Amino acid sequence: MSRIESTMQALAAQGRQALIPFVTAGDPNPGITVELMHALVAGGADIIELGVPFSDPMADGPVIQRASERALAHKVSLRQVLAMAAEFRKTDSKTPVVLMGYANPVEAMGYEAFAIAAREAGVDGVLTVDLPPEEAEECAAILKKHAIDLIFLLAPTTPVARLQAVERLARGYVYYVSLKGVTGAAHLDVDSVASKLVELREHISLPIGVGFGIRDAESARKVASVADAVVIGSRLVQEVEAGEDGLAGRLTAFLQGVRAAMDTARA
Ligand SMILES: O=P(O)(O)OC[C@@H](O)[C@@H](O)c1c[nH]c2ccccc12
Repeated sequence: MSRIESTMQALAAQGRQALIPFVTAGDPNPGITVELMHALVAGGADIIELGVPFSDPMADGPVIQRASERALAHKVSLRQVLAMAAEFRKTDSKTPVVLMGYANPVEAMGYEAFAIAAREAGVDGVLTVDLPPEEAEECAAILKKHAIDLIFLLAPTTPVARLQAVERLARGYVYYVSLKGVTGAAHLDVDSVASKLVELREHISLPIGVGFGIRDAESARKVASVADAVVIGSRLVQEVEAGEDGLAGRLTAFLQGVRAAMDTARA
């Protein structure tokens, strides 16, 4: 069983939902990322989404775009992100790490070489925003061979045929994007997410995480009452943007508040 699967199963057995924070690797500099990852775990993260900086992040809003720019100013490459994951893994053997990014850097390395390097680094899953399931057969087969889970995004507009393709290829969990648009949205309609998840669950048997627009304990609590996992990105990246002073502690404290709210959701 993969580290992601066993994490999701253990949470489900306790009636809890996964907290999945996102930060961009190398933001604001490469030296701080591993420390920040541990800070996320200290705050209650169950899985870490580690963003691979990319020059043309079309699904990202301005906050995460700037994070990519800061990391790229330090020339952070996919290889370096893998090295950060490996460094994190030296002292945390438990928390799954998902690389979150765009297909181009992975394709440039080659699926097989990437899968081997990712596995060696202790990476558990990968989500490439711009690799639709119709084009993912080869990638999925290679990642599966190397025990890396391939995670897919679903949107409010995803047609049923694509859901069936995702059901066939996805592993670990599936990520439902709560709204049309880019990361960092200001609002979130939990009722429409709730009814959409009922529909999605007719086709998808894996746990379903929800992200886009979750920015505080209250919105996380609401989403946790209907989904299997809660993804928070831009709000954390804003904290990074606010400066390095006390940053690790601020990330931990913020997530602790979110975690506490999520754990009351089931009461
Ligand atoms: O930033 P938000 O609104 O909290 O949403 C999570 C999101 O940032 C993270 O999962 C993510 C970062 N880059 C992405 C690109 C596509 C989909 C999702 C993502």
